[in-house]
Amino acid sequence: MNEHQQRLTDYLAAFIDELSSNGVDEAVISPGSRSTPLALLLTHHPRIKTYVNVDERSAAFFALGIAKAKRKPVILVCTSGTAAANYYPAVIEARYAKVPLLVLTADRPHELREVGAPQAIDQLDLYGRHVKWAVDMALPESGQEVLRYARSAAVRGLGMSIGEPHGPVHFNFPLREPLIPDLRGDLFEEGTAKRVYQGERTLALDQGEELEKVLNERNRGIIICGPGMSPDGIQAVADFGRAKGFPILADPLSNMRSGKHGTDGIIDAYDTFLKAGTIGEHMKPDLIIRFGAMAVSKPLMLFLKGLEDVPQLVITRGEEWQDPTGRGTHYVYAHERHFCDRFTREAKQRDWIEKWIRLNEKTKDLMQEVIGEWGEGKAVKCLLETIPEQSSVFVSNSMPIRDVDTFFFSNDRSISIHANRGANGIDGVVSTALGMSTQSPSTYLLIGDLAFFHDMNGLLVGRKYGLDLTVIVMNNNGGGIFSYLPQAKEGAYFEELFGTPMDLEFSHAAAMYGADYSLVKTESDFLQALRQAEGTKGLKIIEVLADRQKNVENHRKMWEFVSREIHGGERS
Ligand SMILES: Cc1ncc(C[n+]2csc(CCOP(=O)(O)OP(=O)(O)O)c2C)c(N)n1
Ligand SMILES: C=C(O[C@H]1C=C[C@H](C(=O)CCC(=O)O)[C@@H](C(=O)O)[C@@H]1O)C(=O)O
Ligand SMILES: [Mg+2]
Repeated sequence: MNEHQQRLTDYLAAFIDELSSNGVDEAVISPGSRSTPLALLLTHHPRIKTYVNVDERSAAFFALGIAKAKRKPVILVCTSGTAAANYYPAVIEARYAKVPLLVLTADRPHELREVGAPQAIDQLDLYGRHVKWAVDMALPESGQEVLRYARSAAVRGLGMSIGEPHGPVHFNFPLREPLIPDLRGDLFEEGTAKRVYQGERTLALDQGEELEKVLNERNRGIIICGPGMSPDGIQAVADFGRAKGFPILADPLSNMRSGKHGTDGIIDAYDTFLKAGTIGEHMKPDLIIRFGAMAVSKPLMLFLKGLEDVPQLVITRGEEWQDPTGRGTHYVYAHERHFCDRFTREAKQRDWIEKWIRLNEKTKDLMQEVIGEWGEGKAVKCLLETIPEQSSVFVSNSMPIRDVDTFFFSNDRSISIHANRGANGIDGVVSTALGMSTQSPSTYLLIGDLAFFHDMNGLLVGRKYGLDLTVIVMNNNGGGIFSYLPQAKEGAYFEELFGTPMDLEFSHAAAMYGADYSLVKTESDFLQALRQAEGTKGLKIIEVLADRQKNVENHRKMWEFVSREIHGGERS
């Protein structure tokens, strides 16, 4: 091994060893020359599982899906140039959805920067403020000082990535040819690594008095659990709500609508009863306690916006600012569990929470009466009632996540719901779901036709690694969500600019990627296809034909019926 090769190998092996010694054990690599030493050393590492994905945009969303499911950082490696730029959408999603990612971009050495060299772009701070930290690594050098630097940079970036809020960090690696490392010998010295530990924010003892006062003086509180609850915070918040006698309005992505934490007091039909305008003055809360990001439901956000004079406690585990309504009055940076442990008090009455439970149950009864007609809503309801225990459901943005919000009712079956709600993109959804499927025994993807089209080539990694994923494509031939928005009135331009029908049928895509395929037009077809998919390994695509206009009518009929029946009956 010559001196250059020795330097290159020792330096990068130390960096990688530091990450693996701190528990990083998966990497997604896209092919390139400049990234060769990183790719070879990661693949050679005995304790790091590597995937290869040709398309960097898909690779980054795939890594995002793995990291989202594991709640641990995943390494991304690509070569220089637009390869690194293709990571951008997933890096943005990781930033705003608080998912830890370690982005390693290979780069040209300094003498080849800004001089017209091939495949050399400006990669310094390439992702701007969308990463928590970025570093342009030193060129590989020998000597203990430099190896210590490589290890320190690795553990520093890892620490930033797993600090609350979790997020992506960027390591840019200028590398000089020749790029082949020497893989002989024992390269990874487990145990010499530094260690990084992240704790949980608690409340300082002297910070609780005013919160104590706000909480204990009020007995008509509501709790809102948004996306991004910590798994071990769910039980604490469920117990806190029941003890306080406060209803919990649980967004589907809080994962409080399903599980063994107990569904008593979980309110899951608020999007419908708020849309139907059924909340009377006597249901006005005197306190709002909000955990995590803002919920999907726009009617809920508008409801909160209207509660201008009500104290609103916003609890997040890190310093992210989660207050799009601007109505927050107290911001608490603490783990959900510490907040609940500190402020749980037994309520003396339950009539307040009973009012919310009654309205919720009545709304769901009324919804059952009108949801009978086959369409997107019924399909979502069938799916979520049929899939096996412990299933993970990845839901695309646009109407799929809103239909899950409307029709996924609380249960004790431990169905987990996931989505890319950091930036609400319809890109990379297939790849993210496939990344999640590597961590779950039973994974489903509910996606619209435009979003499926947008990331169809993400299916390749599913075929390549024999991943198990059932994709339900709700094909309403365009962007269904726009039919619910004011744009729907722009008749002359609507289909061209917003409906954007593609007239695609996805059986050919299924064949290209070796997926099982079924085309579904009725409820019995759908149930049959789900049963068949449950017993089949690999990629399954169930294409459900739907009608955008009919779906709007179904939803409108339901809202009008609920409103009439509740307004017409006693005010809840
Ligand atoms: C990358 C990206 N491009 C565009 C949008 C804007 N957008 C939001 S929803 C939507 C239509 C989605 O259509 P589809 O996936 O078929 O879902 P549907 O509403 O029909 O259920 C679009 C274009 C976006 N959110 N992300
Ligand atoms: C399509 C885009 O985003 C819009 C999608 C839905 C939002 C909405 O109002 C849905 C209705 C509801 O949930 O009740 C709309 C909004 O928040 O106002 C979003 O802008 C887009 O491309 O921006
Ligand atoms: Mg659609």
